[in-house]
Amino acid sequence: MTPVLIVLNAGSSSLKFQVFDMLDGAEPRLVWKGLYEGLGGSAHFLVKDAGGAVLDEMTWDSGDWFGHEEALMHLVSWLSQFREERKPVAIGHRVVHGGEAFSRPVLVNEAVIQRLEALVPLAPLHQPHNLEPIRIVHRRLPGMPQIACFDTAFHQTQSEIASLFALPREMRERGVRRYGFHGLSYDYISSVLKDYDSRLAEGRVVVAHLGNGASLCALEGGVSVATTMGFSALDGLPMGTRCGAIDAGVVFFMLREMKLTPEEAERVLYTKSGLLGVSGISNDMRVLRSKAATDVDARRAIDLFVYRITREIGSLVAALGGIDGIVFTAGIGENDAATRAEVIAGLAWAGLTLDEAANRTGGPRISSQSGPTAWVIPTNEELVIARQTRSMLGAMQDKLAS
Ligand SMILES: Nc1ncnc2c1ncn2[C@@H]1O[C@H](COP(=O)(O)OP(=O)(O)O)[C@@H](O)[C@H]1O
Ligand SMILES: CC(=O)OP(=O)(O)O
Ligand SMILES: [Mg+2]
Repeated sequence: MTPVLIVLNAGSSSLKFQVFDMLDGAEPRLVWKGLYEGLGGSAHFLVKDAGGAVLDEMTWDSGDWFGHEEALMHLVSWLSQFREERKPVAIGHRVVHGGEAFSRPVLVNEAVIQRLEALVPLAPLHQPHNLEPIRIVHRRLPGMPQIACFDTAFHQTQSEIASLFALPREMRERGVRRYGFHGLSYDYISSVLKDYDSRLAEGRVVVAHLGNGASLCALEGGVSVATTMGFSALDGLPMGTRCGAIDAGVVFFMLREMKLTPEEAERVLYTKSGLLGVSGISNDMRVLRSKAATDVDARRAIDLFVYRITREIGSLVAALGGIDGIVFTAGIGENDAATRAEVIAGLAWAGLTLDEAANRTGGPRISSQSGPTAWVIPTNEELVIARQTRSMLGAMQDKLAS
């Protein structure tokens, strides 16, 4: 019987999962990959094998409550049909915020859950959903080891200066500093750079993780030296519905002059801003692109997104002291050739030039001529969680054996 790892990435209304065979020595190997979406409404389950063939699919009537707990229990029962062949031995979770306390993956227990709950206000869009399946498994399957893997952990390599805000020292002591996010994605990209170009793995690279959440990371020799997200996942680039970096004075204006409550102001900045707020149309780049030729609001939202990305890349190039390559990843980065072309057009000063044909077909290399190179590399946060979970289990077994 093959031991398997389950990787969970829980969102507000979805639960994505991947199941990996845990083979001795080799990289965790994907077996099944699926998702539950529409949780709490008309839920839908879809699971595919490693080759992308659909294995099973189900829809639940919106009249019958089907939430995160039901989805998890359904997954456990779905997996049990393979119990003769495969045995789940651990669950690895994506947890967006590890705060000061967690700079590496951790085995979950009650105390860990409580410390992670204290970080909910720092990532209100993500942390509560990440913790929900952890709590459910803790209660329903108490013997199952759970490993929390953090988006913040990859950025621990940054210098103190890169992580400081220019705020009073007492605030730093309370944990008010730049953490950075999307670390599981950057970890994956860093781990595969050598497969694309050995100079990239050793060099100065800006990775653009452009999804519904978006950030940039400056890698030097594969480690993070600077990133655009800070204390919370609100900072840096404009995103699908988040504002990105704004003058903190705007928040006081919202509270004092617009008389918004802190909760209302938070909702505006997290869920009504970004591409959605500026366009008034959608947070989805596909929708905006389809309207951009004729709709001035859609065009403005895209232009601001690209302008901010280009400016922030300039800042990271300064932090790196130059640039050898740029990598595009995540939903927009992997799929939207127009965004990639517009960003690269804004980086001509850094010596980047676009190979238009390669860009249209998704690369992987999309730059022409000599100088810094540009790439499209699909990210794989779940594989990083599987790697980290496996290595934690290995360390636990070594400890037990010694
Ligand atoms: N084919 C596509 N063309 C352009 N943009 C796309 C495409 N597919 C997805 N996207 C964009 O990617 C976003 C989702 O990215 P993803 O990395 O999955 O985000 P998240 O993990 O934050 O949910 C969508 O909101 C949309 O803006
Ligand atoms: C941290 C973050 O913004 O994550 P996502 O892009 O999945 O929303
Ligand atoms: Mg994501």
